[in-house]
Amino acid sequence: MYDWGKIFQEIKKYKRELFLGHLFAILATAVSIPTPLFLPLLVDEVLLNKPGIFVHTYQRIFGEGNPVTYTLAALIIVLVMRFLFFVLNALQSKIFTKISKNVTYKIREDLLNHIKDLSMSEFETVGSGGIASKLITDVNTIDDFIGKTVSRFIISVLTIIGVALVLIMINWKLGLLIVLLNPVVIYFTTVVGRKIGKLKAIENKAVEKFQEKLVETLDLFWQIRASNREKSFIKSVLETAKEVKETSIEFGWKSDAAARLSMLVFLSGYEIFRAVSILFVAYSDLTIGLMLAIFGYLWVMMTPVQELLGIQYAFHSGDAALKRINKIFEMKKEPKYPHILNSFKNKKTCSVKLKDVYFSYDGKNYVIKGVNLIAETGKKVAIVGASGSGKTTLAHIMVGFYPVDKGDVLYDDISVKEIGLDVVRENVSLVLQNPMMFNDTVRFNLTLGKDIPESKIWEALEIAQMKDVVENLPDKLDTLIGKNGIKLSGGQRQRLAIARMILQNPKIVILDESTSALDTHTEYRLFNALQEYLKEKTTIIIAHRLSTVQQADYIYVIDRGEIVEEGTHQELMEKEGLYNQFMRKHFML
Ligand SMILES: Nc1ncnc2c1ncn2[C@@H]1O[C@H](COP(=O)(O)OP(=O)(O)OP(=O)(O)O)[C@@H](O)[C@H]1O
Repeated sequence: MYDWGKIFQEIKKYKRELFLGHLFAILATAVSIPTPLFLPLLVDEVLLNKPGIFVHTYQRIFGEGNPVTYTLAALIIVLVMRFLFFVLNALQSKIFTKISKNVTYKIREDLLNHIKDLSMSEFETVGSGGIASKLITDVNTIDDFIGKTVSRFIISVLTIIGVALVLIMINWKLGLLIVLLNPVVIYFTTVVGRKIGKLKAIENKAVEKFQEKLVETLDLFWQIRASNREKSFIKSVLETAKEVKETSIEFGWKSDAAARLSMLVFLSGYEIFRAVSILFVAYSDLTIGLMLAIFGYLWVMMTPVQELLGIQYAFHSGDAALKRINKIFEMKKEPKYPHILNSFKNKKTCSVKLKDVYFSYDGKNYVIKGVNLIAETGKKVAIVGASGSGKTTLAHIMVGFYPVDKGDVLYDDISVKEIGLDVVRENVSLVLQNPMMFNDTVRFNLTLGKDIPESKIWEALEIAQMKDVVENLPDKLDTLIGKNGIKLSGGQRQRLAIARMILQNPKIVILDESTSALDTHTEYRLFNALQEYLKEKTTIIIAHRLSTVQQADYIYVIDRGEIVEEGTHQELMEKEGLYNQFMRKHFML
């Protein structure tokens, strides 16, 4: 979880940069504060003919001068100081920008690392658009605050303090007045700023809804078009866009008005101050030159005050955004099991066992009820059952997508809790019915970025009965397959997923209706070719074709989350139970 303390700790890690940045900031303030004094001094010393510190210093160094040389000297000094101010400011801004961007990068990195380990059940409940909006919009809102604060806060405070000190030196009564005026403005903005922060949170929430709806609509555009529902979907995206518009208008004008209102309070003070200064010239010993210098200083004070006001608003917005990104950190991670034993090490394959497994998606209704299942080492085990009986859920449980509520999953009699889920997934490959594809090349979809020799890729494609298809693609392995592999047929995608599994070279294979889209002939050839590859691997097949089921060494029949029958094809057919019925119904035996 992130709070401002943690962010501050992150910022503190950049000690060297912080030191240099502040050094430049202090130097910049030091050169900027005396700047407004020089030219107004000439009003008294040159125009009103009352030589003072400036003219005397000039005469000591350069000898007698005239109004032109005095003015020129003051002008050159002021221009040099302004230039120095610019350079120092640019340097400190470079350093502080780097710090703030590094800190927000770290927040994004931590968020992504948390997402990497999210439990699947949590993952299913959030839309990718919602997560994306937190990673983009909310982190940007925080970045805006950090960027403003680390670079401007110190320099603004220093400038205000410096100017206040100079004003006190010029005339302590006027100086004190300005020192007292500032906290009033700052207090006023704190109160308004909180309300503005809330508006920012509402705006970011609306952006999240919009992004979620938009991403889903774009992702499912095919389905939407096929159902001829574009109009209504775009309308509902537009509704969320409208909400963004409305909340943005609300935040936009109110935050702007609030900033201007704060400025108005400041400017009112400024005008009162100027009026009082004129009275000071009229009724006390304040000179016109010093009065002009004071006016100049008030002007200098304007920028840091404005910046502090901006920081206040950015803080409240950032605070609201921080609460929103913490919602991601609040999401449960999948359990992290230690790597105590490794069932797969130095073995070609191993057995799989589900021991009295109970599982529910919602914590209430068991979808899997007391399942005991064994796939002995090197054997082919089939799971059959009606749609919705829990076959896919079992496959997901085996690779640890969902932790079981009761019971255990074991590989060679070692619990996954002692093996570690990452080790299990490294060695057990699950091929889905609807495999996910990346909008990338055939090669990338097979290797997922791993460096695999081309010959191996072709070998895998040959086993998967995909070699001919890929050879005929315009760029062969480098052909782009479109979003979620849209340019390939369902059966081609399934075969690509099988080739991907072969390249992963797992020790155990789980096929979840992975060939459902293939014609019987291609499927037959595929299983023949796979037979050799799977010969020494324990294989679990969630099958829908008689030929595949028949080939299995052992069969489990699942009904409403329970194993109701088990045995070989022969045994089960003879039993004339559910399996027999199922086979007759499905395959018209
Ligand atoms: N992610 C999920 N969240 C909540 N419930 C789920 C989830 N996935 C599946 N279910 C429910 O669990 C039950 C078993 O589903 P499962 O996908 O395991 O069945 P299946 O036997 O593989 O079905 P099919 O043959 O149609 O693929 C179903 O009632 C389904 O509604």
